[in-house]
Amino acid sequence: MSTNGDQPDGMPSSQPPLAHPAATSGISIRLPPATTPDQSVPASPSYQTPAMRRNVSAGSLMLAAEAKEARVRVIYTGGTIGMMRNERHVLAPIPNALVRLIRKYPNIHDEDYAQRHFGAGASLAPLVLPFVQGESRRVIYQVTEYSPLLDSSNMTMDDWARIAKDIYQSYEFFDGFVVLHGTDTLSYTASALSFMLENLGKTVIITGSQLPIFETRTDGKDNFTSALIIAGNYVIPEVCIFFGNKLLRGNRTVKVSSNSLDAFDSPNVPPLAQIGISVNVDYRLIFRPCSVERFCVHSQLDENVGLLRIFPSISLATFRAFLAPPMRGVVLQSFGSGNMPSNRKDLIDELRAAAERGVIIINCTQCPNGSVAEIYDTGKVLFDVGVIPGYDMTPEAALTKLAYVIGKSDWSLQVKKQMMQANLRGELTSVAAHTMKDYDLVDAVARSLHLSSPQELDQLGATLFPAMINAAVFEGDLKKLNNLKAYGADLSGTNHDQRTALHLACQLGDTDIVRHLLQNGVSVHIRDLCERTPLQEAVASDNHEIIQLLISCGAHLTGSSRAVGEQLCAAAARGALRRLQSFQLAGADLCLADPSGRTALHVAALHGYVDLVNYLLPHSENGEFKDMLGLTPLDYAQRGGHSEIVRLLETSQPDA
Ligand SMILES: NC(=O)C[C@H](N)C(=O)O
Repeated sequence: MSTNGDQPDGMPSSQPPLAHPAATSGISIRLPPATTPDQSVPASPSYQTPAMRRNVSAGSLMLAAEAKEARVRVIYTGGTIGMMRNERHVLAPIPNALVRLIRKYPNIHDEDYAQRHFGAGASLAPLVLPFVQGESRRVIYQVTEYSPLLDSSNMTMDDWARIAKDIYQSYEFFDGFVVLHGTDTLSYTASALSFMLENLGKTVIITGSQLPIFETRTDGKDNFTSALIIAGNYVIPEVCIFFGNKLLRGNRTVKVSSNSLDAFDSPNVPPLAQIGISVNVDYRLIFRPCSVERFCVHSQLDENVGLLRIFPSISLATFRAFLAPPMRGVVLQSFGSGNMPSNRKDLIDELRAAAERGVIIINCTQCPNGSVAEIYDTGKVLFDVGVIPGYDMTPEAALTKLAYVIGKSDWSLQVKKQMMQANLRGELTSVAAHTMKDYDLVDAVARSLHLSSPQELDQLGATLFPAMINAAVFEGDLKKLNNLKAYGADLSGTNHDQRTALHLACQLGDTDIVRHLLQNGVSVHIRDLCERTPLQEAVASDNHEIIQLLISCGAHLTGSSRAVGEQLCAAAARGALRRLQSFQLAGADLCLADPSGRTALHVAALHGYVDLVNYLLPHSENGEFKDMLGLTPLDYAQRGGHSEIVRLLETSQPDA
C-alpha cells in the first residue's frame, strides 16, 4: 500500500456504483434527480443513463477511479458544529459557511489531491479527506447542506423523513453516509432513522459537536473526520452516533451532558467501536439485517405518540388528558424496573381503558440504565392491564419506534404490539443473553497454545474463525456454520485478504450457503483487497440464481464504468453470452465502453458472434456508438466480413 494513498494506474476501482456521476464527469459528484420514493419501495439502480453512456463512449474517463477511494455523502442539517455567534451574541447556524471553511482546512480537505483528480478550482468538486494511515481507502465526500439549517431543537419528524429519503435516493452512489446534526435531539433522529431505514446495508453515522468547528477549540473536527473515516472504511450496517471517540448504536443512545464533549452514552450496550490510535470495531456487537430484502425507506411516522413520565401523586386529570384521543401510542416512563403505584386504581383503570381503545402503551424505566421486568407487584399490575414491556429501550427509541410501528398502515394492531416487543434494530434486549461463553472453542485452542491475555484471545479468534468459517463454506456444511456462530464467530468476519465467507460461497456457487449467510446478516457490500464484492464473484461464476439473491438483498455493481466496459468487451471477445447475461442481471448497462470507446457490440460484431449481436442489439440504442476511431459496430462487422451481422445491424438502424 502506498503511503500517500495514491494507487498506481490500473488498480481496480473502488468507485462505488457505476451510477456515480463523478464516474462520468471526473469533476464533481452530482446527485440523481430528486424524486420522492414510495414508501418501502426498493432503491432502483440508475447507472444506465444515456448521458453517462455518451460520456463514457466519448472518452471522458473517470480519473477518480484510479485511486483506492470510498465515497461518503454528508448531509448537513445544522447544529452547533456549523454555528457562529450572531448579532444577539447567541449561537445560530450560518448558511454556506461550513464547506467554505472545510475547503481551506488542510486536515479535512486535501486540495492538491482534489485538483489533480477532479480538476482545478472547481468549487463544486468533491471534498477529499487527506489519506489516513492504517485505513485502506481515502474518503471522497460531498456535503449536501439543508436549508434552513436548524438547531436540532427545531427539528421535526418531517426532517427525519427528509434525511431518510435523501439517503434512499443516493444509496447506491455512496459507500456510507454521515449526517451532521445538532446534539439536543440527535438521539431521537438516530433512533427514528434506525427504524425508517429498512434492511440497511451501509454505514450511517450521525454526529455533531458541542463547540463550533469554526472555533480554535472544537470537538467538531475530530467527530466529523472520524465519522468520515468510519463511514468510508467500515461496513457497519446500522444508524450510529459518533461522539467523544466512540461509535454508538444510535437507537441505544441518550444525550447525557449539555456541556461535556463526551455528550452521549449508550447505557445498555457497549460502544460498537472505540477510536484510539486506531479504529477498533467490535464486530460481534453489530446488528445485521437478516432478511433477504433490499434497502428501502418507511417514511410514514405517526405523530400521535408521547412520553408520559409518572411521578408520585400524579393527578388523574393529567393522566387522562395525556391518554385521550388522538393519542395512539404512549411510552410510560415508570419507576425502577417498570413499577407504578399499584394503589392508584384510578390511574390503572385509565390505562386499561386506553389499552382497550387500541392505544399502544409501552412500559420503559425512568432509570438511565437497566430494563423493565415483572419482579414486583407494582410492575405486574401494568402487564395485567395490557401495557407492553419495553425492556431496556431508551425513551427516545421507544417513542420513535412507536411512531414507526403505528405508521405501518398495513400492520394490524396485534402485529404492531408484537413488533414493539421484538428486537427490530438492536434497540432492545428481550431475553437474557445466551450463556455459552463466546470464545469456548477459541479458549480451548488458546489453552493448548498457552495464550492468556484478552488481546491474544481476540486476535486468535479473529484469525481462526474466518478460516474455520471458510472451511465450513467450502464443505457446504450449514451445521458447522451454525456451530461456529454459537461459539461466537462473526459470520461476516474477513480474512486477511478482506474476503468474507459470502465471497467464497458466491465463488463456489453454493446457493444454500449464500442464502444462509444472507439470512445471518452477512453484508453484500464488503470489498476484498482487490476491491471485489460477492456480486462480482457471482458474475464471474455466472451463477444467475446467486446473482438474483444478492440483488434482492441490495447488492449492486461497484467500480468504474470503464472497468465494467472492459469486462463486457472481454466477454464479447470470447463469445461468452452467459457472462453478458450475468452482467445484465447484476444491473450493468451493456452499452458501457472500454477505454477505446468500444462496446461489447463492437467486439461481438468484429468477431462475428451472431448470437451475441442478437442479444446485445435490444440493449444498445440501435448500435450506433462510435469508438475512439469513429467506428460503429456496423463498421466492424463490415471489415470482419460478417454479412449476417451486417444485415442485423443495418436493419436495426432507425431509418432502415
Ligand atoms: N451542541 C448542539 O448541537 C446543540 C444545539 N442546540 C443543537 O442541538 O442544535
